[in-house]
Amino acid sequence: MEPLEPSAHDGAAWAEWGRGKIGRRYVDVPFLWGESYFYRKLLEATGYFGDGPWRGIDPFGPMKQAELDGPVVDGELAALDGTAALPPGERAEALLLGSLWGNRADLSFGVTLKGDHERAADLVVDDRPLLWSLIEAAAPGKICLVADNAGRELLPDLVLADHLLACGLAGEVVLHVKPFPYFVSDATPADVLACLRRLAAAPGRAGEAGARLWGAMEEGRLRLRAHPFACAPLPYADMPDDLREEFASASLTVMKGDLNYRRLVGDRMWPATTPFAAVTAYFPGPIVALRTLKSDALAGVPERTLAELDAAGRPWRTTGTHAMVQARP
Ligand SMILES: O=P(O)(O)OC[C@H]1O[C@](O)(CO)[C@@H](O)[C@@H]1O
Repeated sequence: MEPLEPSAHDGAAWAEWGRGKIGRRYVDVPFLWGESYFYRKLLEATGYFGDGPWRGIDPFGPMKQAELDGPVVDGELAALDGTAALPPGERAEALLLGSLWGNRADLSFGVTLKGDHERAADLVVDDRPLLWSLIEAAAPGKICLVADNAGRELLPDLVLADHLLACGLAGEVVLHVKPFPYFVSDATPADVLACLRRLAAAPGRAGEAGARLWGAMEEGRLRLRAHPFACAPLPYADMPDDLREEFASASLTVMKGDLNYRRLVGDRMWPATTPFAAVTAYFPGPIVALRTLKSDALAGVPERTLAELDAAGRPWRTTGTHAMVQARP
């Protein structure tokens, strides 16, 4: 792997992060570092940070937009109307599961509504009661929602944020996204705006949520952060002081997705029964991970669950068939 161009705005940071790694082969450096650097080099290759005409153009933008414009999203947003008839507790669970399984991005509110029980059965850790008790105890608190993918994951994340704000469970939601395109589909500020427009233009409950979210943004109750650390090749244990203070000031931080989970637990192959609380003890406040399983980094799985899953003889750690809601007060 070659160094960045000398003019790179973040050359000093990458020189530091890349000490002992630049010049080596991709397969010989830690996976998290290699993947992050790959996306940084890709943006260099497309001129994203350059002075030319491609400056600031998201190379994955057309794919993201096609997904957002597609009929699948129409169906998912329409399915939101079905949640209106549910009792409040069930509605909240449906929205939470929508956000969780949105990380797999091949399920929807509709599926969630039809199959709550099946979806819940695929949770290898289910700390939903603890999640709601943390939120209720601090209501109306400040919730940091660390987003993962744009489009079909970010839409249900935003709908969940709207629910928390509209029900008085959160006084403020701070949505953390990536400052620039990363891991193909990761959400950037531009993707948040695209999703808000998509929601606001939709009929029914989705449109109502979109209108409320624009209002919340105008009033500062929904805020956006795109911290450079979000695209750094580092685990959260190495987060800078300002980010640490931000998470410390939140009543709850919700981490979405597989990559955030890997960074949260140090991207290590822990024995899967290692307590989640021990692995995340450094994190400066209550935390919940909402993640479908796409990699081997795993902690806090009960012994019995682990034995049952392994005995079934099917791959479950990396295929996105299983998920977790994992909380630490
Ligand atoms: O979008 P998510 O849930 O963060 O998943 C990203 C995951 O996909 C991969 O890029 C490939 O599986 C992993 O390296 C990464 O953890």
